[in-house]
Amino acid sequence: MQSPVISIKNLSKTYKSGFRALKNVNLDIRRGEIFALLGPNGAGKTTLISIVCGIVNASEGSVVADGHDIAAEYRAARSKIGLVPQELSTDAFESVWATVTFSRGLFGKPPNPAYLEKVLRDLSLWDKKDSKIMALSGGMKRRVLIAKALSHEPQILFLDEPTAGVDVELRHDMWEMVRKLRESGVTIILTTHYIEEAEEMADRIGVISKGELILVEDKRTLMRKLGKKQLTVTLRNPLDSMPEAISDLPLELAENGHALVYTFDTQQEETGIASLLKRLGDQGIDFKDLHSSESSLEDIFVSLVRNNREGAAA
Ligand SMILES: Nc1ncnc2c1ncn2[C@@H]1O[C@H](COP(=O)(O)OP(=O)(O)OP(=O)(O)O)[C@@H](O)[C@H]1O
Repeated sequence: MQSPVISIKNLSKTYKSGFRALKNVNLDIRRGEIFALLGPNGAGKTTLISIVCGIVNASEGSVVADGHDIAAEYRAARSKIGLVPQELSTDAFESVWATVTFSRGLFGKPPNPAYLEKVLRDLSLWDKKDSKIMALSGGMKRRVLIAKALSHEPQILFLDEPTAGVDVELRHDMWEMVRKLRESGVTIILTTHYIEEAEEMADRIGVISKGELILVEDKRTLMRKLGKKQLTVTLRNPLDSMPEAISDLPLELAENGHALVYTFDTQQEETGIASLLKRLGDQGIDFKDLHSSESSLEDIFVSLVRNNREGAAA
């Protein structure tokens, strides 16, 4: 197997306040993947990204980016990484072109106007290249952040909440752009509150909760392993309560007694639906509709984080 593009070992961070924001995080990022880091507010996502990008120092542990230790060989490691932060802190009076040219220069890269033109064109920013940043819309400013992060041709791109507060159209444009970048060989690590975003984009998912990386899994495996399916049986005649004879089944009464919801595991070979329907028939419970649904990554995420909280409290 190829060596990881980023290797994080036994990483911990205690802030000066004494707060332990990261606890012994171990994570390898594979070359060319899209990795989504999910976690509730304050879980430690930004701290982790900031350490990998050399903005915050680790208290313990190490980070190696494309063969370079982020502490011992900061410049070499950092030049491999592009970071799209949550907010723009560029000089508002600069033009788009001046900003991206300057960003590239910061990494000691020789000028390459053709490359920067391609970046701006890919981000639909080319016709704004002479506009001042302050004259751009919020969505355009986001694109400038990405252009800046890509200006020095990084192999690894971090996107911290790339689509927070952007409209649906721009979100889809960004997803498209991230996919194109991956096709060109860039490894992408994104943090997001939009679980839909991770579900749509990621190859692998990491879940962080209270400074601990509680799970890292291939997205498809995760959804198969932890996903549940539900079958909603819409009844012809509503029920006041769950009949005793079927109370042993994983059933819940819903919609004011107009429906029964049956939950089953996607991993089990037998869904039990045939026997459910037979037992409903035996009880004279008629139904007029059946409809099944699958749990989303959101359901899985919520239950993982809830379990972690309860586990920590116990
Ligand atoms: N400089 C600091 N000093 C002390 N505590 C800090 C500092 N920076 C962050 N923290 C704390 O560390 C924890 C993790 O913060 P972090 O910003 O990494 O979380 P996050 O997962 O990115 O959250 P969000 O989704 O809200 O951005 C929070 O409880 C935060 O208050």
